[in-house]
Amino acid sequence: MEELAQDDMVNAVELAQWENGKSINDIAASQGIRIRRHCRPSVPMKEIEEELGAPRNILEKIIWDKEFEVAEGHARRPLRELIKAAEQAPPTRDFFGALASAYKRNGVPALIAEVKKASPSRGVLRENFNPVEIAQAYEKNGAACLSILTDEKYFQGSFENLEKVRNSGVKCPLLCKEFVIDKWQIYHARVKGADAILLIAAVLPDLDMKYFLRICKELGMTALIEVHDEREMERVLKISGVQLIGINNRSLETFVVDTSNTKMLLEKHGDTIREKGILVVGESGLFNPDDVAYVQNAGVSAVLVGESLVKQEDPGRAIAGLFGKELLH
Ligand SMILES: O=P(O)(O)OC[C@@H](O)[C@@H](O)c1c[nH]c2ccccc12
Repeated sequence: MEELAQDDMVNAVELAQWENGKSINDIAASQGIRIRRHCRPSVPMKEIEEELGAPRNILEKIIWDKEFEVAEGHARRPLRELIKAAEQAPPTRDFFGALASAYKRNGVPALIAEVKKASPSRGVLRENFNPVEIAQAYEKNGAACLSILTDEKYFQGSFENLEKVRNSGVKCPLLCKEFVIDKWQIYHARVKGADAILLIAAVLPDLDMKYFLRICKELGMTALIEVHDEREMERVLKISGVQLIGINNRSLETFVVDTSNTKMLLEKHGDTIREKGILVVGESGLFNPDDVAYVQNAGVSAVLVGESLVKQEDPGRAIAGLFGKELLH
């Protein structure tokens, strides 16, 4: 922890930038990453857009806003202090283990049930939104783990929701569903009660991915590495220490949802994934037992589901409908 606990320790990408004189965006682009960073959180957005043009898609817009938000976070609570608090937080729960054992027990993919109020693609999913009630209903009805959206601006989530669910007596391991671009966010998530965190390959260059994975490991957290296409899958499979890969059926750049994406990527990379003992999570656009069976046959051990549960009157009972049977704890 000591080595990482330096306030002046910079993100790995910045380090590489100094070493070879390349900009962050050059490094990212050379890895096929289309999302650019502005890296100037103290400059008004207007000026940034004059230089870089408007954000090219919704994911890039989210990330540009996130850069401002993270800078505010640093100012509000210095990293050094946050690291201390993370060291004193109650221990993590085993997110990966909970998925593996639920899959064995039920014979259907383990459920990561998502506490999600809204999304940029679908708008508000549930008007009367009580995150704790939803989380408790999910747990009672056999969810192995829960995912809590924390992004406020685009998903109407919050870290307060994460903290509330953690303090409500819910025992399931919790995934912090965030757009992580800086290690500050990982420590922050841990302090607020997260056991796992999402890292998105479409956003993070390899060095950041490796660095953040190492921080997660030190904190006892599981990293869910999200990929959407072939190139991202190939990059991620080259990184050591990856345990859990999520295949998002939805493009965060275009919002197009296609469950055959999971099948296609697993047909190509399933053997490598099995050899490495990696678990795969099928993410997004799953609505009924046929959808679940389809991604299970493709090779996933877990599914991440938000909309089709949260939209129903009783999100807990919706779980049996999604799987075609009750899930056991
Ligand atoms: O609501 P859905 O279609 O069941 O999807 C859930 C989850 O996969 C989705 O919320 C998600 C997957 N990856 C993300 C990254 C950021 C924000 C949200 C997401």
